[in-house]
Amino acid sequence: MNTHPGRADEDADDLDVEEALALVNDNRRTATPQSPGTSPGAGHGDARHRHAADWSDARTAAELAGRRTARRGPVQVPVAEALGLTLAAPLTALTDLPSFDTSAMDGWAVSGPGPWDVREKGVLAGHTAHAPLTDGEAVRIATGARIPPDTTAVLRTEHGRLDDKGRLHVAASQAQNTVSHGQDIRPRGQECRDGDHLLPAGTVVTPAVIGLAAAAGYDTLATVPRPRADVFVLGDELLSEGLPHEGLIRDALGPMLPSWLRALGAEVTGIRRVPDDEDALHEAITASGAEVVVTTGGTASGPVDHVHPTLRRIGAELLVDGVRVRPGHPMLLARIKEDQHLVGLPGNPLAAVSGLLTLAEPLLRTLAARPAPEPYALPLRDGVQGHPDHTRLIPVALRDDHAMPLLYNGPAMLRGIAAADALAVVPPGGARPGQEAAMLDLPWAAGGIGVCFT
Ligand SMILES: Nc1nc2c(c(=O)[nH]1)N[C@H]1C(S)=C(S)[C@@H](COP(=O)(O)OP(=O)(O)OC[C@H]3O[C@@H](n4cnc5c(N)ncnc54)[C@H](O)[C@@H]3O)O[C@H]1N2
Ligand code: MOO
Repeated sequence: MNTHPGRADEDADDLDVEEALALVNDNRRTATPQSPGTSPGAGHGDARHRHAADWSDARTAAELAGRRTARRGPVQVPVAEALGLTLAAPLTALTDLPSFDTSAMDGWAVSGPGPWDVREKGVLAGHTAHAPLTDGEAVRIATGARIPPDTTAVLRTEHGRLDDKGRLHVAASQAQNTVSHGQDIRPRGQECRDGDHLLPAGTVVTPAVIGLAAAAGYDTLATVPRPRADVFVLGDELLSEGLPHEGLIRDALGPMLPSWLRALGAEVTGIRRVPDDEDALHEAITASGAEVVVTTGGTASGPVDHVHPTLRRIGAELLVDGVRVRPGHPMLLARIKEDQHLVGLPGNPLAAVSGLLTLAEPLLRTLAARPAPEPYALPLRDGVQGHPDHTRLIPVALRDDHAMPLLYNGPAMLRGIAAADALAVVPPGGARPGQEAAMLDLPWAAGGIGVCFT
């Protein structure tokens, strides 16, 4: 789990603007200054986003967009390579499991009541059938070995004793001094019969599903292909390496988005920087064959914000044009073609994460035919200041059935989210300490095993 970034409000009077911004969520400061980026009604975007969608409506629109897109047909993938994919067909047992009666323990296969004469040659796992046992006979057997016909039970090594003539007895330590019929035998078909339904279509392939499929006889699995995503990172001010200098800053989204998109079910087919130039963006988008084009930056109305004009130029249909959510309100979703959508993420890094979870997650989830995560809510340990009519998404760490709002949650900051397990959905108006808030899990936290990163 993660650590809660230290509270940094002791010297509140000395805070500079960025620090104040970082602390807007700290309920212990009653007179927290509002930052221009997060203050209620910070309106520079509001006029243009008059038709901004409600946050949950935006998610529904993205989900519907994915559902209405014709899916590519299933692909057969080697079992061991199917991690994170969705089963396109139910997993049906191709064999009985176990497929023969097996010993559950190392010991002796015995027939009838003891004592038993012990056959010389033992039975190991992976070997073919042995001759039937006769009543009063026993044979050494290994866990998982096929039991000889007419075996009535398996006597575990630690429950048996050989006398000086080599005859096998139930050890005195055993309560009944006997073995019960069928003991420590796993009968054929105990787990499933050939043709039994094991898992439904739509199951996400986890390591355990891979194991079950292999045990049940599968070499390949029919899976829903991952939706392909191309990422175009806009911004002439971005550096790919080294330290920020002379107004240039490091590109945080280019390195972050591919693994995050994979975690959401996509196959990232390309990621590249595109200059702040309308023709360059137009060319990049029209050349993409991916089902999902993700752009970062250029969503607002600055002099080099080319996403809207480019979408107009290619005749794309805006499905969501701005969302009443902070951070990230200029995010957008457009349909370029029948089977191609564009998610426009704002350039501010946490605003981009907000767009990722608001629009890209439901779109990719439905395209990948993944099930929707179970909704859940947790009480917030601290109150969160709200926006009057926008939802806020706040990075939180999950601790002891509470969600702790993290600091450094300004739109340009990743410090809070990097320590977070989830984003809390804070309704317009804010939340009191102890109030329940819906949680959006980050794909690698809680239930999100490494499946996400395949
Ligand atoms: N007149 C308006 N100005 C702004 C509005 C608005 O509605 N009207 N919205 C503000 C909000 S809110 C956000 S968020 C940003 C969104 O801007 P864009 O999507 O157009 O993004 P840019 O202007 O290109 O960049 C914003 C900010 O983020 C930095 N950035 C961009 N890409 C990256 C990256 N890959 N890695 C790290 N940082 C990145 C960029 O340098 C800017 O500082 O607009 C507000 N303004
Ligand atoms: O400030 Mo903006 O809401 O998208 O990050």
